[in-house]
Amino acid sequence: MKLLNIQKEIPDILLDIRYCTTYNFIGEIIDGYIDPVALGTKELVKQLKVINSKARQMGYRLKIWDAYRPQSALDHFMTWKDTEDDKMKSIFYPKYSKSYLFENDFIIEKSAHTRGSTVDLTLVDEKTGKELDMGSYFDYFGDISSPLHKDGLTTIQIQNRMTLRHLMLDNGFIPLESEWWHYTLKDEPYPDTYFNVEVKSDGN
Ligand SMILES: C[C@@H](N)C(=O)N[C@H](C)C(=O)O
Ligand SMILES: [Zn+2]
Repeated sequence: MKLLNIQKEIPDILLDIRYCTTYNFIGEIIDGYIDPVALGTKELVKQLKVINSKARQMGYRLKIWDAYRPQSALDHFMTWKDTEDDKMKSIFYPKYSKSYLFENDFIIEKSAHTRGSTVDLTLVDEKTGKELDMGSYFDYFGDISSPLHKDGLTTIQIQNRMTLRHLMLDNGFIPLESEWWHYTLKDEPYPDTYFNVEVKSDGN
């Protein structure tokens, strides 16, 4: 088995696997997501364990929105591109046309997620149980989601993004410059492999 169930390995991690629900930018359960779980390589899990324990010491919990993503999911995104459907536009991409998302690499055909060592995540305050305010939300496609964006954000929102960024970058991850929630393991074990197994609770 190359892909482990992350929550089985790190039980205090929280999940909200949006692509296994209809609350995502397409508004449908995405192909390849059978169970609402996060899968990843053992190397990803190892580093997330380190980050989880540092986050817990700081009073936070990690919450994952997506990790390994099958190629069939990316193919679903590409099929959606050529349809007229934009029912989730007002929530996830109010400022852009659907075609702009693809032309500007907010959505791509070959994603690091498919290699099993990339994760979309945020921090939750363990006292309140609430996500830290990052100034934009998962899969809000726009400039404001760029991790180093400052215009229109409060000092607290900028600080919260930096807390997550430092936790990830200081512990073996590299960022994506369009999404504050997206990090890829620097020394990923399968840099050229795009997996296409399903997301299921027993791993794959
Ligand atoms: C679709 C969006 N959440 C995303 O993950 N975009 C990046 C570019 C990716 O697919 O790797
Ligand atoms: Zn991502």
